[in-house]
Amino acid sequence: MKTPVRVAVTGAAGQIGYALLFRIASGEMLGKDQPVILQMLELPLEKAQAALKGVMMELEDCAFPLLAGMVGTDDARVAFKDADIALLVGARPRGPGMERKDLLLENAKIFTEQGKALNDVASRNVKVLVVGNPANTNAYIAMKSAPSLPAKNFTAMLRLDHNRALSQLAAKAGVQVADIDKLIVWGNHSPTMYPDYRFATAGGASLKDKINDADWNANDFIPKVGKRGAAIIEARGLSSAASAANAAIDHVRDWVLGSNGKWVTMGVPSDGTYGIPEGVIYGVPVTTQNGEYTRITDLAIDDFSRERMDKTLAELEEERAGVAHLL
Ligand SMILES: NC(=O)c1ccc[n+]([C@@H]2O[C@H](COP(=O)([O-])OP(=O)(O)OC[C@H]3O[C@@H](n4cnc5c(N)ncnc54)[C@H](O)[C@@H]3O)[C@@H](O)[C@H]2O)c1
Ligand SMILES: O=C(O)C[C@H](O)C(=O)O
Repeated sequence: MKTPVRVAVTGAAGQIGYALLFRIASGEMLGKDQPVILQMLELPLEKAQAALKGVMMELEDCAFPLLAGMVGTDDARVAFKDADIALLVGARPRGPGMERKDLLLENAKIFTEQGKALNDVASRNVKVLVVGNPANTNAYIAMKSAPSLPAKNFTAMLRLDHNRALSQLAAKAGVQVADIDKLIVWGNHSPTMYPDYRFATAGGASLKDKINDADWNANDFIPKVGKRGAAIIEARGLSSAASAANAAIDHVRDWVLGSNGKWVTMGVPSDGTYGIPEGVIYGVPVTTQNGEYTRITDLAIDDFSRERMDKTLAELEEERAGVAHLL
């Protein structure tokens, strides 16, 4: 039997938490031979703690053979103690009359504190995935608040955008999602993101050549992927949850177990490549192996792409400037 992996999940009693925890406990994220200990964080509010208790009762009732232990708490230092993986899902949603800036500042407080707690008590190799919005900037704040941990281990979720783009592309080209490789979503998890299919292939053949439709790319594909989150909210009255949880599982599974040579998109601190300033958490193409990600470098960036990559970067820089005084 392998040593259990400690997985911390914040916002555990929320929508995404409910779609995520059971799949982690059943081995879908780390493998069917890997026991896990779930360390779940919720707000110190009676309602949130009661809901968390209910989720833990249900986890217990599943009798998952791989679930080696559970902790439910309102204290980040308990939830992150020795954590090998931390999924930061809980965040303050935008309320009536709140400006984007207010949301950024409210969440900055949460992610500063959680970054510090990770810094103090988590495994020195903890892999962090930030899902809570604004995901890229929250990941940046947590990274900056955890100077003793490797900066490269702080990532933001763009996998949902990557998966959304895969399905749109497969439908347009009449190919199977599983056959597509070399797709990218650059930048921020926001409508400014840039889904880039210029290098994408299916069965080795170029999808750009097959589709050959610049108008579809600019006026259908790119905006549809960028605005998909809003379309789900419009349709469901709630933001995406099952697909978000699924993307979180994909992101961590590939990071830990490898992508087998396939390109996947991760929001990672920039190392300066592609003119993205160092430290900005930006969606880039990577492959993963042995628990590490490696950027795909030296891709040609044409004018159309440069303009879009700069636009999403400008938004990230603006968000970063908005929280700079707190870091
Ligand atoms: N990156 C992505 O692709 C993506 C996709 C979907 C949703 N999201 C974001 O994920 C977040 C969670 O979404 P949801 O639908 O689960 O929301 P939700 O409101 O259903 O659940 C969030 C939970 O987090 C808890 N919480 C809030 N602040 C917390 C804190 N400081 N510590 C611990 N727990 C805290 C709340 O009590 C709540 O139970 C939102 O910010 C949402 O916008 C991101
Ligand atoms: O778009 C949102 O606000 C929710 C989430 O980030 C999503 O992409 O589904």
